[in-house]
Order: sequence, then C-alpha cells, then structure tokens
Amino acid sequence: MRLDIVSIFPEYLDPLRVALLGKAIDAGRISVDVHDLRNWTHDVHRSVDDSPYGGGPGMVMKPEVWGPCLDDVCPDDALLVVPTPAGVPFTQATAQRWSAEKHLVFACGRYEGIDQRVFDDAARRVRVEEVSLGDFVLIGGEVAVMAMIEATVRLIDGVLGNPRSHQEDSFSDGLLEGPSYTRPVSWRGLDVPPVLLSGDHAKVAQWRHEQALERTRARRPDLLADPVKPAGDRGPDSG
Ligand SMILES: CN1CCN(Cc2ccc(Cn3ccc4ccc(-c5n[nH]c(N)c5C#N)cc43)cc2)CC1
Repeated sequence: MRLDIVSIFPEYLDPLRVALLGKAIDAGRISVDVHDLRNWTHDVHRSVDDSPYGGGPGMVMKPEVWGPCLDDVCPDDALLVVPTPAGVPFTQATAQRWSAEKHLVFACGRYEGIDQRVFDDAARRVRVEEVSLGDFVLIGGEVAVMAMIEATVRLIDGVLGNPRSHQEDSFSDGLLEGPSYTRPVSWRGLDVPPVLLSGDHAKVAQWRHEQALERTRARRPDLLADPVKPAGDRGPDSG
C-alpha cells in the first residue's frame, strides 16, 4: 500500500515512522510520503488560507493551493480521504475496507477546513471520502489521519507480528473485548479469574464472550441496540 499525506505541518506525521509502522515501511509493505502543502503556494508569504465567504469565524484553506497539489499527489486510481468533523464516521469496517486499497491519499486540513470545491473538483476524477474520527473537534486533520492510518495499516497482512491479533479485535464480532490478564496470578490482592488458569479452552472462550457482552452492555449499548442496522461499513454512498 502507498500512502501520501498532505499537510502544512509535515513533521506532525513523523510518528508514523516509529515502531510497527516503521518496520512495515522498512519491510516494503507500505510506503509513506508526506507533502508540505506550502510547496504549492504562489505568493511570497506562502498563503494557504483566506477569509470565508458569507462571513463567520476563522479562515478557510484556498482551492488554488489544494487543487494543484492534489493534481500532482493524487492519481485517478487512488482513494482520496478527507478527515473532517462533518464526515461519515470512521469505523473498524472503514479500516477493513481501506486496507484493500493500493493507494490512499490523505488531505489534512487546518483552520476551519478546506474550500469544498477542492473535493467537488477532485470527485470528477477520483473517489473521495470525507470521514470523521469521532464526535469531538480537533484543531486539524493530522491526528485523525494518523489514527486512521494506524487502524488501516495494522490490518495489512504481515504488518502485525501476530496475525491473530486483529482477527480478534474489538468490533470485529460487534462486541468490545473483555479484560486481559498476565503474570503474576495475584497482584496487590487482586487475583486472575480462576477460569483463565483452568486450561479448559471451551470454558475460557465462554467466559470471555460473557465478559465481552457484559462490558458492551455497560459501555456501548448502542452496539447491541439495533439489529436492523447494517453490520458493516456503509461505504462512501451513505450520504
Ligand atoms: C463556523 N463553523 C466552522 C467550522 N467548524 C467546524 C470545524 C471545522 C474544522 C476544524 C478544525 N479542522 C480543520 C481540519 C480538520 C480535519 C479534521 C478535524 C476533526 N475534528 N474532529 C474530528 N473527528 C475530525 C476528523 N476527522 C478538524 C479539522 C474545527 C471545527 C464549525 C463552525
């Protein structure tokens, strides 16, 4: 998988080159190129933003800068991902779907966002997905992009040391995973649940499922509430 990321703070993406993702880059399983949007500016001040039409707070990022940048960075067969608070929710199913892509391009906005015409124009030749990391407001797209990339790339064969790790992810069976334990068997007066020491794999599996259900009921009843809702990713046409 090829990843291209555009930002006015390219150094913000440096953590992508650490640990497992760094190993995946070194192993050639993924390539990561980060582009400084200001390289596509035209003026001495290297301006990337301007006041919003119709008034309102803050500034909006200029189409005359983003357009030429995406013309250069995003080929027609890539998927262009735009993190935004107004996007379709990013979920494990989104990550699963994206993990099959050959080329992802991420547009990291700042200020109050990017002129909408940038994506309306891009959509004339590439697939565009405007996606939100969650119901909270960040200052820019970089943190969201790093989370989305990590969630997506870890699903690519060979990136995680233990392939079973993501096969038993939270959400993969629709439930939160239950508690985990390791040595020592007793710690500060707290003991590991005896069933985990029993060696009875069927009982361990049953107990873990019960714990997952109990935790999901307590913390995420919404995951259990609507059996009619489509189980997986509703994809880019979900409006
Ligand atoms: C008058 N209007 C003007 C717009 N604001 C909304 C608004 C728009 C952008 C920003 C800052 N920002 C800029 C680029 C960018 C990308 C992603 C995210 C982001 N935040 N939270 C997520 N889950 C995100 C993701 N993924 C935030 C971003 C902040 C607030 C309402 C009032």
